[in-house]
Amino acid sequence: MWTTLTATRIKLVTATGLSHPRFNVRNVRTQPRDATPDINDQDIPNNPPGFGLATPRELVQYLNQFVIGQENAKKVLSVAVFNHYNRVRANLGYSDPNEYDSIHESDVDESVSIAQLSPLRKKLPPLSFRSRERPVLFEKSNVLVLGPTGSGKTLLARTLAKVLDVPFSISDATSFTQANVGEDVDMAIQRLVQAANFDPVRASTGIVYIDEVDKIARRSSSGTEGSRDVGGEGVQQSLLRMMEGSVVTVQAKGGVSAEIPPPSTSDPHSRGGQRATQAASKPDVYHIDTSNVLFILSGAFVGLDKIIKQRVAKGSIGFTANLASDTTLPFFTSNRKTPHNPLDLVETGDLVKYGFIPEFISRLPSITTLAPLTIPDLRRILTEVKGSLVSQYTALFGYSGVEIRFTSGALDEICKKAFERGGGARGLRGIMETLLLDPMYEVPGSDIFHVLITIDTVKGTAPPGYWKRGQAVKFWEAWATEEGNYSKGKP
Ligand SMILES: Nc1ncnc2c1ncn2[C@@H]1O[C@H](COP(=O)(O)OP(=O)(O)OP(=O)(O)O)[C@@H](O)[C@H]1O
Repeated sequence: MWTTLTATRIKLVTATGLSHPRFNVRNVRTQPRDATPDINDQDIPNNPPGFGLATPRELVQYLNQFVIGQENAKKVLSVAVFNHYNRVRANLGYSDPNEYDSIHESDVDESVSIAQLSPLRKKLPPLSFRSRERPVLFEKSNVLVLGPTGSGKTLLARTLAKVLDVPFSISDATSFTQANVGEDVDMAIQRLVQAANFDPVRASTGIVYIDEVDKIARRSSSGTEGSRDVGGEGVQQSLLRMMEGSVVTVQAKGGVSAEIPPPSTSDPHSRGGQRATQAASKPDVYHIDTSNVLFILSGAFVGLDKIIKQRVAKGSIGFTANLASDTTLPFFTSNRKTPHNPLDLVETGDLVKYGFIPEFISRLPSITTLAPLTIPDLRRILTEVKGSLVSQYTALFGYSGVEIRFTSGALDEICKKAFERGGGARGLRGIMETLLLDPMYEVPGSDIFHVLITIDTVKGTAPPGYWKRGQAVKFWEAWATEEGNYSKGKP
C-alpha cells in the first residue's frame, strides 16, 4: 500500500513538492494592484528528494528571480514561512496521526481536500506521525515588513504565497475601523476565503497580507498624554486577536444551507473550517480558525526613522542630538557606500513610541525592513526580473508583429525619472505607459515594423523612431549609433 501511495503522491507533487495544479490558486488572487510576475510551474525549483517543503534557501533562490535586492527581507520572510508551515504541519499532524496512512489512490480526485493531500504534508510525515504524543507547540510567528512604497513588500509576500500554493489575500489597514464606518478586520479573512475559492480548510492555512499598517498607529502617542487615538488602538486590538488565533465567521458567497457550529477554539490543533465542508457542501457562513494563518503586516512607517535615530543618538552619545541634521550623529556618518537605513535598527520600543500597543507588536516577532530602491535596482527591475516591464512591452508589440527596442540610454533615463519621482518601482509602469502611448496608438494597423525608443524619446525631445518592413538594417544602424554614442559619453 505504501508503494501505491508513494507513487500517487509523486504523481501529484509538482516540481516543488509544494503544489499541484489541482490546487492551483492562480485564479483566486484578490485585489491585484500590480501585475504579478508570471510564475510558471517550470520556474519552480526542484526540491531535494524526500524533502517536501522548500528550504528557506530555496525560497530565497526562487524569490531572486522576481524580486531585486531586499536580501534581508527575503531571508526573514523565507525563514518565517518555512517555520510557519512546519508548525502548521506539526499541528495538523497531531490532530489525527492516523490520517496520513488513510490516503488511498482512490482518494485522489478533484474533491479531495487540501487537508488530506496538502502539499505541506504529503511528502514529509507529520512530526507526530507514529505517535500520539503532543508535539512541541510552536508559537505563531507573524511578520512585520517595514519599507518605502513600491520597494517590493507586497511582491515578496505574494510571490511566496504563489510558490507555496497557499491562498493569499491583501487588505488595507486604513480601511479597517472599529466603528461601523469602513470595513471590519474580519474582511481580511473573508478575502482569504475568497482567495481559497471558498474552501475553508485551504483558507485556514493561507497568508493574510495587511498593508499600510502604520496608519493604525495611535497618532497622538509620541509623548503626548491625554489624547489617545482610540480608533487606531481598537483596530490593533481586533487585529492582534485575529493574528494570535481566533475563530472568524465569514459569509459564504451564495451559501444556502444552515450555519455550521464553529470549531473548538480551545484546541490549538483544530482545523479551522474543516467541519463546515464535511457537514454541508454550501454553508451560509464559514468559521475560520486563524491559528494557522500567517499574517504579514507591512507599512512605510514614515517618521519611524526619526524615533530610531533619536534613540540611537541618546544611547551612543548620551544626549538627544539635534535631529535637524543627520550629520550630527556619528552613527549615521560612516564612509560606507550604502547609506544606513535607520529602519534596520528598529526595536519594539520604537514601534511602541510610534503608536503601537506592546501587545500588538509582541504578536509580530519577525520584523524586517526593505531598503529604498536605487537607480541600478530599478534598471534590473525594468529589464532583468522574470516578467519585467521591458519583456512585457516587447511581447505586446510582438503580438502585432512589431519589434520594439530600447537603447541603454533610454532605459537608464526611464529609471532616473522613476527614481526622481519617488514611489519606488511602482513609477516605472506609469513612465512606460506614457512613453509608449504614441507607438501603441500608431503601430497597430500601420506598416511600421520596427520601433526604437532612445534617450531623447524618454526626455521628450524626440519622437520614437519608426521603420517599415525591409528597413531592418536602418533600424539596427540607428540603434547601434545611439548605443555607441551613449557608451562613449559615459564616465
Ligand atoms: N524589489 C523589487 N523587485 C522587483 N520588482 C519590484 C520590487 N519592488 C517593487 N517592484 C515592482 O513594483 C511594483 C510595486 O511593488 P509592491 O506592490 O511590492 O510595493 P510595496 O512595497 O508593497 O508598496 P506599497 O507599500 O505602496 O504597497 C510591483 O509591480 C513590483 O513588481
